[in-house]
Amino acid sequence: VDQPLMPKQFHLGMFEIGRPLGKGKFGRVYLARERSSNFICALKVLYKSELQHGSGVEKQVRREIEIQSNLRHPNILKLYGHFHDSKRIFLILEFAGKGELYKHLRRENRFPEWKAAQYIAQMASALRYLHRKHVIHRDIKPENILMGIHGEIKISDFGWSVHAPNNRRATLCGTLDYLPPEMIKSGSNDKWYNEKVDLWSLGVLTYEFLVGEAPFEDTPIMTQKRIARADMTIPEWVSKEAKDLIKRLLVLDPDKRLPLEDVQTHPWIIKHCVKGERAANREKGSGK
Ligand SMILES: Cc1nn(C)cc1-c1nc2c(-c3cnn(Cc4ccccc4)c3)c(Cl)cnc2[nH]1
Repeated sequence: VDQPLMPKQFHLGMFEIGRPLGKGKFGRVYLARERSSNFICALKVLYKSELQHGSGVEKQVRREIEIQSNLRHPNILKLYGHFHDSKRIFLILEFAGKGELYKHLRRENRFPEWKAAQYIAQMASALRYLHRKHVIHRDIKPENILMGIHGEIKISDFGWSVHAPNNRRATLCGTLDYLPPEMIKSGSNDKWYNEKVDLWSLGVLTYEFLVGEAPFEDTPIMTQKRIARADMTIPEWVSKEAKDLIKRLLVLDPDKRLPLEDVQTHPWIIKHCVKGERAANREKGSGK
């Protein structure tokens, strides 16, 4: 497939800038079109002045570029290239046609089980791909997931991802809701860089998709206590298969969490995600 954005050297003049799409802690994202190819993309602009030199954030951006540039998966937002001028750093990102997933979640309150299961199956596929490349995302949450034009989800924002094992200390900010117990407890920093942290976050994500709020949502102090004890209640109206998957991911011992290949073949996922295949088989009269 000829990649429209192939030139090695990019510069701002190559792009026509469109409407702002959103803003994060650092920087803003604009709709953009590459002039020669008319290729539509999302241009993330970060101001160097905001990334204090030598701070973790500058290294985070460098890591985001290094990691995301080498990833190619339908459920991972592509980073086509980057460039900078005297004041700003620009990331040329895939444009996700249906925007930020958390806005859809807030608007719908919670997702029906079939939709949640399809999203979790896509997340498991993307995480398996990442873990095979020894990349740990470490910041899986609705705010870091975008939606493509066909409703497929795309993990974005690799600012917190690392190549395992990595002996970097990471300062955490933002919500605690998604942190696994090993990242809450001090002194177990080596476990911060084990892929299994993403399994815990996948469990939190499954819960939030189905219930509409995170399982340990509380005051910051109480959230930490409840995470450390995996103290959550799953509403009785959640199906028993979904409850089973959540309980097999939100396990304190990282080594006892359900591996991604078993997530993909879990009864709750199979029940909602291979329907298309079954229907297709029925049509073919194979009656599987
Ligand atoms: C919003 C929106 N509405 N629709 C219909 C599509 C979109 C859309 N947004 C994006 C976005 C997008 C926008 N904001 N953000 C959050 C952000 C911004 C700055 C720094 C860190 C994180 C991501 C992207 Cl990257 C990539 N593609 C996007 N598509």
